[in-house]
Amino acid sequence: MSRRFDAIIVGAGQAGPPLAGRLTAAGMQVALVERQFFGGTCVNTGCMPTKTLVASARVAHQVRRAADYGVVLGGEVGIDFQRVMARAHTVTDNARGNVERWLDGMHGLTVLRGHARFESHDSLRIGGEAISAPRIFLNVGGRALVPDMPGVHAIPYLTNTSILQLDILPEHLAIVGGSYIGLEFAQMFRRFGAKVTIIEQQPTLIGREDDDVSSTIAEILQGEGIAVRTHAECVAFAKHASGIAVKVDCACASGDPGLIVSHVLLAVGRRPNTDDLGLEHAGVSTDKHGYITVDDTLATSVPGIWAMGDCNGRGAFTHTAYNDFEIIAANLLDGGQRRVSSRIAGYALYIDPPLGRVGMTEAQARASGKRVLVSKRPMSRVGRAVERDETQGFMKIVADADTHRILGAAILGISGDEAIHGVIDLMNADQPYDTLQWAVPIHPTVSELLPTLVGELKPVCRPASS
Ligand SMILES: Cc1cc2nc3c(=O)[nH]c(=O)nc-3n(C[C@H](O)[C@H](O)[C@H](O)COP(=O)(O)OP(=O)(O)OC[C@H]3O[C@@H](n4cnc5c(N)ncnc54)[C@H](O)[C@@H]3O)c2cc1C
Ligand SMILES: NC(=O)c1ccc[n+]([C@@H]2O[C@H](COP(=O)([O-])OP(=O)(O)OC[C@H]3O[C@@H](n4cnc5c(N)ncnc54)[C@H](O)[C@@H]3O)[C@@H](O)[C@H]2O)c1
Repeated sequence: MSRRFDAIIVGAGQAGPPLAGRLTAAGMQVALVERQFFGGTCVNTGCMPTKTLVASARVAHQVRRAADYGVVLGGEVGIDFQRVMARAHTVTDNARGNVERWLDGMHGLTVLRGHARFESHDSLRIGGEAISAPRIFLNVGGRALVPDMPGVHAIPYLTNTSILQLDILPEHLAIVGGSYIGLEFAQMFRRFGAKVTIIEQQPTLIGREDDDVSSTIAEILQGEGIAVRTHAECVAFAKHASGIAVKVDCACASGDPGLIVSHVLLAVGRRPNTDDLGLEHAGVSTDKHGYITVDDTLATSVPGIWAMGDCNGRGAFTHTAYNDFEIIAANLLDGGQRRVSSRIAGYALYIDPPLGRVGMTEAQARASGKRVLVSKRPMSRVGRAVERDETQGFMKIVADADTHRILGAAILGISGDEAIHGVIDLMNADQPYDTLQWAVPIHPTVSELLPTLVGELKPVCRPASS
């Protein structure tokens, strides 16, 4: 006999808990199933612990630069790595506890702890218990991808999860993958005092971005003593008497062990938690990477089943997972007509200084066939950055010459993750860039340069092919 509910939510990540709140408030009897840590990736092994560590690393960096600001310190700067990690664990534990207590106390919600697996299109099994409902919402997230790279299973590699359990600072950390996870961990571990090498198979770091963004990020990281090995197309691992041998170059002669490091972090992407969900018993379709296929309203191939967050492949951020919840709640409960395709993509990379991004890159805009305007300003010409003596990076806006709409922007520099919201808001309001020119921003901020930047938009040549 299965227990019947009005709705079942699988996964207490970024979308499941707020949806439980809305559904129960609408009078439904809801079951929420979580197999591990409440709060999911962001709270436990993603954003929250890493941004807490980024904050510690920034303090270490600033303190080392104290003399630049005329501040005299008593001696060498030290890192108490265990306290650094304990601080991150405390932030996580508090946030996880808050989510768990909120759900446990939610009227109309039954919280089930265990692994959920489909038995049919409307029923799931959690250990000895079977439950069913006419509406099922999947919020199962993802985990680190561990590709079958040569020698990988012969070494004690780290992922974003296991690296958070270290209690001794690595002597030399090799990071495979030079994108979000790789770059954030690279800079923080370097600032904690480890030797760090980033190994990236593409020609540039964070290869989705424009070349000027990628190359400036490489300069920032290399300037702090991080080694960057791009074009690493033949990465292989082996145990070595002094640690782990990482072969980086295809041309590496046999017998040459390559790079000898103490630790290896794999940061080569994510995979969805859909392989053990029994989707085949429900008839839910996935793509070739295991992401659940959804339409523009996040409905799966089976009526009555929706997928939210990282598992649907339509976003890979906390704010996109949360927005998935908002779309589903608006459409089901508020008579809304929300669509994923209306979402304007914004995100940040949390190196220091951060990269704030929205919309198209300059390269994408140029390739789109539109008449493109571009404006760029180095942070060395931003008063706030000069006063703070943090002038690395630049601001860039890309606009459509015909519609006067901003197509995209990048702010790589101090407060870039905050200042980008001036552009995100304008794009969401669907207003022309000229609107910004009449704004009166506050001095001295990074955002105050947005009107100036817009005033300096200039046409760029189209690629020869268009
Ligand atoms: C190191 C790192 C740093 C990050 N930093 C940022 C950042 O700064 N900003 C940002 O926007 N994003 C960041 N992200 C991405 C962000 O963490 C994810 O996009 C977000 O957590 C996805 O949320 P979700 O709700 O889709 O899934 P998740 O948070 O992964 O939650 C899924 C939940 O489902 C549970 N579950 C899975 N399968 C089952 C099952 N069969 N039965 C029961 N329960 C199940 C899991 O245990 C988990 O709790 C980071 C990610 C990583 C790895
Ligand atoms: N600031 C943030 O919002 C933030 C921070 C961390 C993670 N995240 C999320 O987590 C997700 C995963 O991040 P990620 O950095 O692991 O993945 P990613 O998919 O962004 O990048 C993986 C990188 O690894 C490289 N790579 C793949 N295979 C390789 C190989 N064999 N050898 C060398 N390099 C290889 C790729 O070229 C790429 O640069 C992202 O999509 C992001 O949304 C977000």
